[in-house]
Amino acid sequence: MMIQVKDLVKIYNGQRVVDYISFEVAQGEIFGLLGPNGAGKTTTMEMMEGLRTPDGGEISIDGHNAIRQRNAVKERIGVQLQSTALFDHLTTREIILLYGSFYAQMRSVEELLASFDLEGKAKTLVKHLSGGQRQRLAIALAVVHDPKVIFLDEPTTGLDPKARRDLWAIVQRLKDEGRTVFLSTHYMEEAEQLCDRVAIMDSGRIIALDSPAGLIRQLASDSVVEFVLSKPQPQEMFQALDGVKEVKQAEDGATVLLTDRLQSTLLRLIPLADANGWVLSGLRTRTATLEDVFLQRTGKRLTQ
Ligand SMILES: Nc1ncnc2c1ncn2[C@@H]1O[C@H](COP(=O)(O)OP(=O)(O)OP(=O)(O)O)[C@@H](O)[C@H]1O
Repeated sequence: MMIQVKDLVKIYNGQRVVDYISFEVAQGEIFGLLGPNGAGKTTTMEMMEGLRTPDGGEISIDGHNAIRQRNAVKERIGVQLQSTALFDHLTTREIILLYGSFYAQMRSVEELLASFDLEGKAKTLVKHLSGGQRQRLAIALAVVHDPKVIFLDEPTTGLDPKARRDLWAIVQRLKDEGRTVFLSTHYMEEAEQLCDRVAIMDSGRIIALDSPAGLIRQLASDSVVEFVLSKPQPQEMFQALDGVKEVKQAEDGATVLLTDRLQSTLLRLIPLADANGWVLSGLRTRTATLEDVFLQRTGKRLTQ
């Protein structure tokens, strides 16, 4: 295993914001931590990167103890910095050389520029690069020393859809090069489409861990019906409908039915509502997603 985390704990103000989490990541995997703001993703990653000291537990990266052998681990991991933190007044070549100087070994500038579609930009000032080019440069800087593991903390937050897809392609390329990618996100599409395996995190705990397809399979329902009732009704009313596996009441008041027979469920729901004089507002259906895995386990939504 490239990464092994066991019983990791971090306490702030007497509260366990990372609460005995354990997981392993194989070489070449894209592994995602998915969870809402405040779940503990950044704290977890920064302990793995050696930037925060755990209050308990063990972290091993490529066979080295990440808590006690920080220097050995530093050479093996790459951490993406926010592109706003780049030095604007340096050229692309200068900033690559600067970052390379932090490590025992570095890749050639030309190879890095070629591999991140930045050929011809060696002499361009960082402040004159486009948004997409700066984003690619930020990742090039994270791999300047040819690390085996790359950490990306919410890499696409705030990006437009095109920039997000471009970044996904870069992450895929890092994987194709044999690197292990560890990222955090609160976008379920990102976890679903990009990650080989996903740990869903909430309030410092991992509440589910599997491949995206595996997590959705665990729901035992491929579809979701959602609506808001003007007057709440007992869940049993819906539990009995054909196809319904589970009824959840979301925090925001919506009733959520997990079903493996969408059409039958709908065909019985509408007459039931009609006969009882209920108004189903905001009625909608969808194919089950990781958002529904989160909702099923916590009653909360990933994104508001
Ligand atoms: N240095 C700190 N001192 C005190 N509390 C902290 C500190 N850093 C984080 N926390 C708390 O720990 C919890 C987890 O925060 P963390 O940043 O790890 O979450 P996250 O999942 O990365 O969320 P976000 O997406 O908002 O960054 C939060 O309740 C946060 O307020």
